Amino acid sequence: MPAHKLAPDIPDAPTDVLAAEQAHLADSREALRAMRAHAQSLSADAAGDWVSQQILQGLLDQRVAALADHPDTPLFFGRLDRADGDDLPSTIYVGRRHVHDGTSRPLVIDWRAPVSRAFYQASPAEPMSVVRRRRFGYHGGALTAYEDEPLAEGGRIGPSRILTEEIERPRTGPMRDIVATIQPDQDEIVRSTLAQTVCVQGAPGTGKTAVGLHRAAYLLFTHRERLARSGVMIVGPNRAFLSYISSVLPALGEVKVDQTTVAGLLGEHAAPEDPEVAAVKGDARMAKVLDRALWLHVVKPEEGVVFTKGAYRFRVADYEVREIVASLRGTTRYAPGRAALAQRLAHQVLVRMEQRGESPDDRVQDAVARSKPVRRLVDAVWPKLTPEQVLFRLLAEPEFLARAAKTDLSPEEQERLLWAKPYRSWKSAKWSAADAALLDELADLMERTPSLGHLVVDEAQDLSEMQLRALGRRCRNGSATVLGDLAQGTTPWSATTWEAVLAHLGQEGEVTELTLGFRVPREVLDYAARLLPSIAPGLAAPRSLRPGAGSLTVREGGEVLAAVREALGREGSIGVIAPDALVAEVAGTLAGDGLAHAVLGPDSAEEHRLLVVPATLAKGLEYDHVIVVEPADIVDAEPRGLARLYVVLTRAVTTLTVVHRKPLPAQLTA
Ligand SMILES: Nc1ncnc2c1ncn2[C@@H]1O[C@H](COP(=O)(O)OP(=O)(O)OP(=O)(O)O)[C@@H](O)[C@H]1O
Repeated sequence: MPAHKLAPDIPDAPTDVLAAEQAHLADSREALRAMRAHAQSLSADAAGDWVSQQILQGLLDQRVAALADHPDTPLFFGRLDRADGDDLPSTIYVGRRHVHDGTSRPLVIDWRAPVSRAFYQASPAEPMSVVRRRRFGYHGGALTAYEDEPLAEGGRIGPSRILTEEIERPRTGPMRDIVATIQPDQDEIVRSTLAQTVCVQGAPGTGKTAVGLHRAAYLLFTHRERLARSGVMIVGPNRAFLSYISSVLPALGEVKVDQTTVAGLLGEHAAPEDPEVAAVKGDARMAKVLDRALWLHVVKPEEGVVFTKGAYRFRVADYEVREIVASLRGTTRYAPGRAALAQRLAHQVLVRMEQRGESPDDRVQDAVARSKPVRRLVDAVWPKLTPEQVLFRLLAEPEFLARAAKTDLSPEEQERLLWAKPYRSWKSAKWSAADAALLDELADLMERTPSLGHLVVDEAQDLSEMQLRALGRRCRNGSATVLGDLAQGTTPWSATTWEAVLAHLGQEGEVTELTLGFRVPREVLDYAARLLPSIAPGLAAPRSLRPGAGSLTVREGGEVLAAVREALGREGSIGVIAPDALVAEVAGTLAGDGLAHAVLGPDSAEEHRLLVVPATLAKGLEYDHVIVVEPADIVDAEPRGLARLYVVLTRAVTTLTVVHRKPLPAQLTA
């Protein structure tokens, strides 16, 4: 058991140690203030011209903002005392950022620096030159406790109370960072190299989301310049989830990371669609169909070009045009191919001009490429197209679909794809979420999609193959962190293996597993795990760090109101998770009883202690007290309803109350 000292309540706390650490905190704060004052005193006037001045001023402002001290956020949370033997300092304080004094002596070292790694990884078996690790406990911004772990030979370390207190702390508001308590297996993932794509399978509450966000912060610190150019992006399941995680990266000093949803990335199309149709549209076989559909628009040229200049006519014969088109097909994307066709035709005209003794230059070639006869031919042979035009034809014209699908889709699948009632034109078409991925694939066949430096994809098990391809395009010159849980797959096209997910993403990567839960009490997790044999038979039952005896209550015929009132008597957030169809009724019941609450919507960043949450929006979120209403209805509402129930049952941090009138699903009572 580590030494754990709390002052002033514990009489034997050596307050001199605590006082010395508090003094170091005060010194570090003072030094940070001085660093900020210095940054504020720098002037952008030194820059030569006005534009450079503006750019420099922007950078200086950013630096000043980054050096702000947030009194409630601990400046450091750990200390390493190191054995001599290298030229590193013998004492290191690990915190959220570097702080140094006037002589450049480091007072606090960023948690992401290589030397800080030992704070997360050192153990008596492998002390990494550390003789003692000290963890600090804070109350508000005040340093109130410390805990020592001896790592020198023969040292024994037990469970950390500071970690336990951290994970037991009631949840209020948005997700917090876990920088002070990252666990060794999580740290391995956080610090894996930029070139490496990692895929993390993890049971509910094992910290996948937290790890993904910390990895983004780590990579930005380690490859600042490169990633500032290419960019890092976080992709999550919906806006409610994004707003829940939105403060983590800013708390780690990283404000320039885009956080978005697949819809935010591919287009907010949401026309309702039969899941069976969406499943065909999401299948990777569609990639071939779209490729053919696009290139079917390039037709065999039957005519040549005649370009008239003054009294002369320059002719490119039909067979020459055919040769040019044939040589371009398959070697270029669609849009540059079109431009190249015009240029190649113009070049042939120029060759004829030269044969006549003229000496035309590049400008003439451009003018010929833009001339009417060339444009007319290009439009006829290699027409200008948008993704919407191509997809419209595919979903509206059975013969065109059949030509594009060949044997890749069965006649039944083709039948399913066609709109039952076609729209009048591509302009009036209403696209679905699955269409968005198809449009994106077509857009990439036309023009290359730029790649980011790194992509973090959360809840990746729910993405269709075509959506994964779309995300893969956005990291094809970079790498990815892929996070998810096969047991929480709730879409009809949910992944069954991570290898397949990586293949569709176009990334080679290792699959690792996080197995220890930090959220859900053991009793609740064991209860939810009864569903696992039915939804993901290959996965081992999850383990929880938190015993949580008495955390589970199942009430047949129970009242939601009574459960809510009970929860209101305790500390922390409350989520009443109901089948989507019952949300209004549940909210009405609460309102009828005068209980202030909010209803979580797909786009809402509702912050309220008492929230009514539709079951389909609960993924990724957590509440201290969860009340699950009518599990049987949650299961019956969708094809993968049991997986949805598993998600819903695993949102609780402290207590889970299940209230039901209908019989519980058999898998839960078995
Ligand atoms: N090392 C840690 N120290 C303290 N808290 C942690 C740690 N790891 C995870 N947590 C906490 O556990 C909770 C669950 O983490 P997170 O949401 O990242 O899990 P997840 O694996 O993404 O869960 P789910 O699959 O259910 O979405 C969060 O409150 C997170 O802050």
